[in-house]
Amino acid sequence: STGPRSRENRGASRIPSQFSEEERVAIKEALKGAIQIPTVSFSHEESNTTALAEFGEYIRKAFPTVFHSSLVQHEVVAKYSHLFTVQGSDPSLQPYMLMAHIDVVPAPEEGWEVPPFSGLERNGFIYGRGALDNKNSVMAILHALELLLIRNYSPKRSFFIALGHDEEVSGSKGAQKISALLQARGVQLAFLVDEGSFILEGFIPNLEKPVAMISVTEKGALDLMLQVNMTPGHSSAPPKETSIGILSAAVSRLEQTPMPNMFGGGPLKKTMKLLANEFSFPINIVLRNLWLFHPIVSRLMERNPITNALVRTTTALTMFNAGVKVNVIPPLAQATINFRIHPSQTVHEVLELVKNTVADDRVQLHVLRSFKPLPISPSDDQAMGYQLLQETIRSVFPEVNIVVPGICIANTDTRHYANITNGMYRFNPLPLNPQDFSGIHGINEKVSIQNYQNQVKFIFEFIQNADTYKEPVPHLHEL
Ligand SMILES: CC/C=C\C/C=C\C/C=C\C/C=C\C/C=C\C/C=C\CCC(=O)O
Ligand SMILES: N[C@@H](Cc1ccccc1)C(=O)O
Ligand SMILES: [Zn+2]
Ligand SMILES: [Zn+2]
Repeated sequence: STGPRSRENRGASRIPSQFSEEERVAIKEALKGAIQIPTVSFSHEESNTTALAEFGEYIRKAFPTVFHSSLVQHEVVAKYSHLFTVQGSDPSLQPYMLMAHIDVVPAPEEGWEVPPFSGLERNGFIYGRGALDNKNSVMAILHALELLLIRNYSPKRSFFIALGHDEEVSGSKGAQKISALLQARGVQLAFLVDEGSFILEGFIPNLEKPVAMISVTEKGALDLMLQVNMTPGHSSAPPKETSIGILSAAVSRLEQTPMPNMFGGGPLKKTMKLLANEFSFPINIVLRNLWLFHPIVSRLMERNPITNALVRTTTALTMFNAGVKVNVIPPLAQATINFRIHPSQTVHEVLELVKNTVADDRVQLHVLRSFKPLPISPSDDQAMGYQLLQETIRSVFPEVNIVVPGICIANTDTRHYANITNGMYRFNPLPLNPQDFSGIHGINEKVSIQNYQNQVKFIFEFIQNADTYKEPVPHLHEL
């Protein structure tokens, strides 16, 4: 049969992803420097703008070839975000976009083996806030482009690099403005690649080989504030129920009543089919026959917090405030709940379920913010973005046997670009184990130097693969 892409036609212009020792050192040192700039987003109102501005200066110095190339147009958007337009030689090819964010979540020093903004190297790892979320991607994208341009590579297909500065607090300043700018210019992307998933190691029991998961959708979100008002008074003669008692019972019911398991629908069916081949008997049979074993598998998925997050809308009680003084009946109690909505559910459905569970009209519900889950991007053999990722994974990570579509359980800047592409892929080309995962937004976030250098290599290869991509020839049915 006719292969989707022909490797013969790559031509002599292909540049091998071999980096000198000097370049490899420069790659890791550049990442350390990036981590040392504390580009923290504290809240919607507060971020370290001094650091964000410094970061802009830093990338100019670290990547002189990118900034001086006549092929690259650089724009600062909303003061601290960056948009690069890399001009391809063939305007008939639809452009794509690589994304990352330069801001990080706060990092109190307690518990860290090294200070979180030191960027220190220990035992082959670079430590610090942003090492995996997401300065690795910011620096790897720019470094790969720098190295390609140094080698006089001139892309055929145009592409954009979008680096947001407020992803950790919603992206409404950075990514949203970049998206508006691209829309005003009439840009439609073939696809985009953002953070959001990894090459997973050790997340699935009994599975030895790493699995590359490309997230083709992303959960929605609902931030809900629950509030109970009561008349204050003297605590010596308390009413039967206080605002605190009523509210805590309501939030406890919500925590004890998980949202329904949605395992049956959505993109995980295909994921399981593909994963089945990786297991031996009897798990392979179970995963291949979900029509029969669906109840067992969906219950197994609930066992740990990460796989549980893949099968349902999650309910996280994150803030709780009440009371003014030890001897005063509290007038007001407030709690905030962060729901992450499964792609098979809507914001409205979640709200209805919440109302049914709370079932107490003394508890007021206030929607602070919500957005719906993202559409499912294609992962079939016509899907250019997915196929390019898969092809590049296969060549750069030969130890990865299998590439599967997945759900991003967190949120990314991707959703701001839903108007300009149907191909939204979230994938960080790095191995991740459960311990690495705990460093993201946690303590001792770190990246292995070897893995980081491979991330640069991946992007270096990916950009070239995007230039040689051949539209798949539709298969003719064999007689
Ligand atoms: C069906 C497959 C079974 C098991 C798969 C196991 C785990 C896969 C799920 C996710 C784990 C990996 C990481 C993704 C989550 C968060 C990090 C990514 C983006 C963060 C966004 C941000 O905070 O900036
Ligand atoms: N990316 C972060 C912050 C965020 C939350 C919700 C929406 C947008 C961004 C998260 O998923 O927690
Ligand atoms: Zn992130
Ligand atoms: Zn984050």
